[in-house]
Amino acid sequence: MQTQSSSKAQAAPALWLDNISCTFISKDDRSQRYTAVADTTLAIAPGEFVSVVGPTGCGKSTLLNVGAGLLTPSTGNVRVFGEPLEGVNRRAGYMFQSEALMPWRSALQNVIAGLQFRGMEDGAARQLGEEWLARVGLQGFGDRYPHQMSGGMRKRVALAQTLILDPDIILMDEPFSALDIQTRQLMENEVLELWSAKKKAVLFITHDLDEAIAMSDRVVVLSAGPATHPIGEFIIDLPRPRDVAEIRAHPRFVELHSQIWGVLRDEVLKGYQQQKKLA
Ligand SMILES: Nc1ncnc2c1ncn2[C@@H]1O[C@H](COP(=O)(O)OP(=O)(O)OP(=O)(O)O)[C@@H](O)[C@H]1O
Repeated sequence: MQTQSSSKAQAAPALWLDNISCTFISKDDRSQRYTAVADTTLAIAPGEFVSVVGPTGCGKSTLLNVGAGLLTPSTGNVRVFGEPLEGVNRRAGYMFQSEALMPWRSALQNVIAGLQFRGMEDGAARQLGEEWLARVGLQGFGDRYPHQMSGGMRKRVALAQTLILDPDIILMDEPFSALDIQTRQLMENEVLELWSAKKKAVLFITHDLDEAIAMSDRVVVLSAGPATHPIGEFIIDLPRPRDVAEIRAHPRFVELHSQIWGVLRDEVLKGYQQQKKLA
């Protein structure tokens, strides 16, 4: 595995996936097993922004679900700030690729749903909700329902909905892949700005290498499946604050892109061949 060393002093990782393997049993034929992830160790330090890239279908979401406590690994351990994870990861907030908004709730009601679930008094929740709507550029849009908003606006609501709970770990699974490139870059910059203010640990799943490099402190490359595992790890030593569009022209970005793509390319081709066989 290609690795660059980091001089960062190591406290207990915010999230530590320790030697994780995930084997699924086929619903149709219970004798058939598929090992999606094998022997994968991944530690994310408090405040660190880590992206995981890999070919389509390799096991990225599986790993994220393990970190979220939504999927119990077949073998291996998960630790959250040094403590073994049992059940759902309550120190983590999630943002997934698919829409997670409740269509019957307004933007504000969606943003404050988690606060209400935690029992916060309505007036305080609404006030915090309005603050978060303003923070994600949606001041005055609190009464709109999801069907009355653009895809980018809905993503902003989802972002506020996640961050309002002030999670110590943020798990994002290709959150902006459905957006057009301009909206996507605006959202990426917004996420970076919000992240730099609070410096929470982020696990960001993407198959877009440019996005991974532009946003992260570290990029981990996964092999094609089955038995996906990390095959490369790169420290992204680009200056911050970053503008995700401008940083792409930085000579170091170009250099890192070429190094990482050198590792990822063969896996993408393997993943593509497998998808063709399955089609
Ligand atoms: N619950 C499950 N039961 C059976 N197989 C599963 C299950 N969840 C995932 N898999 C399989 O595990 C592999 C990895 O899936 P996963 O969704 O983690 O990949 P991914 O890298 O996130 O994919 P993509 O890039 O397309 O989002 C796939 O082959 C998938 O079909």
